[in-house]
Amino acid sequence: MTPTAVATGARTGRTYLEVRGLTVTFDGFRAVDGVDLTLIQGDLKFLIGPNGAGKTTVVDAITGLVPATGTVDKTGQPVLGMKTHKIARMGIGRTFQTASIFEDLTVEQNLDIAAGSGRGWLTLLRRRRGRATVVAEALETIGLEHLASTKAGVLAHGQKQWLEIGMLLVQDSDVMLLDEPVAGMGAEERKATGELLQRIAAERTVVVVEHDMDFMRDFATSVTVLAAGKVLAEGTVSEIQADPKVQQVYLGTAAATGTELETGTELEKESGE
Ligand SMILES: Nc1ncnc2c1ncn2[C@@H]1O[C@H](COP(=O)(O)OP(=O)(O)OP(=O)(O)O)[C@@H](O)[C@H]1O
Repeated sequence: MTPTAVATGARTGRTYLEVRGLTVTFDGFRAVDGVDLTLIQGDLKFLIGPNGAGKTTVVDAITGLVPATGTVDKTGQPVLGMKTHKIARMGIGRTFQTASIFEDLTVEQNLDIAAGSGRGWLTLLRRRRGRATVVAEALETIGLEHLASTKAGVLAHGQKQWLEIGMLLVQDSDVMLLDEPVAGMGAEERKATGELLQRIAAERTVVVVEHDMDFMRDFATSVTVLAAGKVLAEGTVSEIQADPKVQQVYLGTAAATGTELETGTELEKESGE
């Protein structure tokens, strides 16, 4: 999205995350190379790109897990250079490819702990009643009310991902960066996850890192394509699918790895080439 989108976000009081010139270097190798991204509340943004494009590293850099240069502002507040826990407290939350939940605790206990994370005991005590409400609301949003007393370890794969999203909700994350949330899910779980993300994105800024092109087509409102650490293309799903540069990079990857051919072919086919 453009600076106009940021201006719109600022004018309407919507949350936004503005990333400019983001660069991450590992031993001289630029894994992320001058990336500009504008993420605005209400947009369900998908970040796609071939293996090694730098998608996860962008998320790591925004959340303070790897050092980076450039700027990241959340609704005008500088983010880059802050410690991970401070970034989380600013309302920027992320999930990982493997769900990081406490398997021996119940669904509700997981949410309860997440609701209190990073806060002193006195604050916790004061917030105790409010916390019960946010946990109840999150349970409803993620559709796990009926499993509140179930140990998280026995949840289905998709339900664990939903619990992790719920943990971000109770932490009051209004910017959510989700790393491959539907990896390993069946069709029904994927659909339920997409609908959950649509509900969440209406009020928050949501970025989904994905390889699943069907999922992207069904749910993305905007797409940014990364390749070799740079933004290759940005636009709606149909604009991205019609972009020859995007087709090229996916077909190139297919030739190299044999894993993305289906994706590349689908992109090409759907754009009418
Ligand atoms: N800690 C690290 N040290 C050195 N190189 C790294 C490190 N983390 C990532 N890289 C490299 O940076 C590049 C980008 O990796 P990244 O995981 O961000 O890509 P990605 O687009 O998320 O890929 P995938 O879709 O396969 O998860 C890759 O070449 C990767 O090998």
